[in-house]
Formats: sequence, structure tokens, C-alpha cells
Amino acid sequence: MPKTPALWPAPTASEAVDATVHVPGSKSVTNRALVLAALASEPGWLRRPLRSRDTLLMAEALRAMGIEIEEGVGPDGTGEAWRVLPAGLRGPATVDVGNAGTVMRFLPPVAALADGAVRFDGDPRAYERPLHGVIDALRVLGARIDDDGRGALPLTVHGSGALDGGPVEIDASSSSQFVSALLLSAPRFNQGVEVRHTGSTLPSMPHIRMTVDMLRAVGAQVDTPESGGEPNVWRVTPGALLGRDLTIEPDLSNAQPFLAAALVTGGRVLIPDWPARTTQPGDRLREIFTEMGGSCELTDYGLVLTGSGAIHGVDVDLGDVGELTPGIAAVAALADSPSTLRGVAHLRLHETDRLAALTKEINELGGDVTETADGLHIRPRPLHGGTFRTYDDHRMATAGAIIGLAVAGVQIENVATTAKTLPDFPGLWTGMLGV
Ligand SMILES: O=C(O)C1=C[C@@H](OP(=O)(O)O)[C@@H](O)[C@H](O)C1
Ligand SMILES: C=C(OP(=O)(O)O)C(=O)O
Repeated sequence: MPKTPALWPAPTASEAVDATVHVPGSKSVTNRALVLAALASEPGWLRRPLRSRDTLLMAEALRAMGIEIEEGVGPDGTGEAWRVLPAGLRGPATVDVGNAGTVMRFLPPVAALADGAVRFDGDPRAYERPLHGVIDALRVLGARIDDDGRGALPLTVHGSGALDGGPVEIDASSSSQFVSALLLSAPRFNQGVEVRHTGSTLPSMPHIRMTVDMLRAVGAQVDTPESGGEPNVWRVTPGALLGRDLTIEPDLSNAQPFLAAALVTGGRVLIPDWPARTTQPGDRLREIFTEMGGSCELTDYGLVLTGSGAIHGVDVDLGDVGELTPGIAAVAALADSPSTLRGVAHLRLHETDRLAALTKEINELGGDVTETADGLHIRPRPLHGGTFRTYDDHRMATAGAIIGLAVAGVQIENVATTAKTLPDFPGLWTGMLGV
């Protein structure tokens, strides 16, 4: 593969886009499927897994704890498929979480089940991302963890081969992944788990539903607020998990920049295999991008978004779908009216402080964005070219590419950071544009 330059000239669209874009598998589904397959009592398959930095880090970490993961083609010889062979989890092991929230939060509970010490380390930014919900809860549930007292990486989980489990209270207002992490491993805790969220807000509910659905699909019994349980309480009963043959859905959040291209250029983009029913937050794009001026049609082939040529501002609470914020902010900066994006204070603790980064980078191109306590006000202005910094954040890079479609001379710094969740974004982008 040719080396990507440090500054990537984002291509402008000289005409309306008309393209079909095959988007690789979902990060969130792939990493949950890997964890559940590793904890199962029989082998399983993942078909069409995402092969990106975050998912390869997850696979490598599970291997380090004794799980065999064979990367190859599926049982019927079509497409990429990974076979996961569960085994006794063991230390000593070292896990590099990179800057993957799913790896740093989902794996300490798995490590608590291992026989031996598992050390967790990662990128400098990973030291700043909240992990206290997982560390404190695991201690209450019976685990021994050494950390430096900040409630963050680096840390060592001293697994003893089993964990008591039981009831625990956490404040997951800084990340839904605290809840998902405890639920995913809970069927293997001696008493299962009862997680009670005590904070005032809880972001990314669709991702918690994804965790619950995927647990149930491998045979776990899960009680949720939505299934008649108490508000903010989830219970998982101990029990063996099945090995499944699971086809991973395309990553709908990574479909966002391509759909945005149809909206911004007044063109048409088809994303094949868009699921008819899904817990992925990206499914909300059908509604949000319709409000912003597009029209969406979900057919047997996938999702088609057609732009009208007009882009409208929105006033929207993105608390459930925070990872869509950078892409929506980019489209909003090109709209014909102002936007207010709400409910996303927790984005300050994502790959970078996304509210600060979007404000600074859009304003450096001539924009008028202000941060609020829980989001952004975006007043569209004529933008000009310049460097768009990404702060090692894949979604900053794709946001910059969206703006570059309409603004000449935008140069994206470190576009290679998109490899966190999307292999070869520049190739897919130029392929869509036919340049
Ligand atoms: O569980 C998951 O797969 C995710 C949950 C969300 O995390 P937060 O609740 O921390 O925002 C989301 O932003 C992240 O991209 C993926
Ligand atoms: C917040 C994100 O990732 P992570 O899983 O690292 O939290 C994201 O992908 O937008």
C-alpha cells in the first residue's frame, strides 16, 4: 500500500456523487462478538469481521490470554471469517489497548476470569480516558487490581480463575462502555451480575442494547429496564454461552461520511447490506440526514441516500448516538441555517476532546462554532482551505474529509488515523468520488 502523506489533500467534489460504497464490518459488533466467542463453551465463527486497529488489538489481547483466533475464509469458502476457539483464560499476559474504548473497558472483566496477572497499557490518550467505573466495580465484585489510584490505565488485573460477581453500583455517565463491559463477561461470574447505574445521565443507550441483544443471542439470560425490570438496572444470570456463526453488519457510523457526501454534493450513495433492524447508533442517520435535507430509502440492496442540493441545520440531542457528532458537525458547518448539537458532554473524553477539536478546526477554516456545556452551536459561514488537525481521532479525519468535498484546499493531518476503525478510508473515499 502506498504511504499516506502526513497532510492529505481532501478531494473536492466537482460534481454530484453517484456511488455504491461497501462499508466494512462494525467495530462495536466485531469486538463484542470476539469477547463473547472467547467466553463461550464451544468454538464460534465471525464472518465479515472488521479488520482495523481496534479489532486487531482485541483479537491480539484475547490471544495473549490463551484464546485461539484463526483468521481465514469461512466454512463455505466465501469471504473473510475468523474462527474463535475458546480455552482456559490465563496470565501472565500483556494487553495493548491502543486507544480503543472497547478494548480498555471490555477486557479487564475478562482478565478477572483468567488464571494469572494481566497487565493493561495503551496510547497516551488511553491514560486519560475514564475507566473508574470498570475498576471500582470489578473490585466490588471480587477482583484484585493494581493501578496508580487515578481510576485509569495502566493497570494490572490479578485474575484468580474465577470472579464472585453479584450486585454493583456504578456511575456510567462518562461512558456506556462501563455497563457493557460488566454485562459481557457476567455469564461467567459465579453469581452473574446486577449492575445499577446511579449517575444522572447515561450516554449511548443503543450500544447497551447491542450488548444485551448479543448476549441473548449466545444464550445468556439478561433482564433489562426495557424488559420490565427496574430503571437503570441490568441483571445477567450465570450460565454457559453458545458458540455462534455470526455475520457482522457493516459499520453504520463509518457509513456516515459516505452518506454525508451524497447530502453535501446533492448526489446519491448506496450502502449495501444496511440491516433492516439493528442496534447500531448509525441507523439514526436515516432520520437526522433526512432532517438535514436528504431523503433515505431502505431497500433489499441497502440504504440509498439522495441529496436535494440543500443542507439544513438541525437542533438535535445526540446523547444516544454520540459517535455521530463529528460527521454531523461537519455537515452542519456547510448548511443553510444554524445547528445546535446537544447531549454530548461525554465526547470531551473520547479519542480526543471532540467538542474542543471540532470547534477549533472548523473555526480555523473560517467557521463560527462555539462550545456549550453539553455540545456545539454551529453557525455556517463561508469556509476556506487550510490544515484540519485530527488529534489521532478517526472521526475528526472523516469530518474534515466531508468539509473538503465543498471547500477547496482542506488538508487533513494524519488521515491514517482512520485505520482505528476503517481500513483504507482514503481509498474508499477517492473510489466513491472516481478520482
Ligand atoms: O460500546 C461501544 O461499542 C461504544 C459505545 C460508545 O461509547 P461511549 O458511551 O463511551 O460514548 C461509542 O461512543 C463508542 O464509539 C462505541
Ligand atoms: C468513541 C469511539 O470509540 P471508542 O470505542 O474508542 O470509545 C468512536 O469510535 O467514536
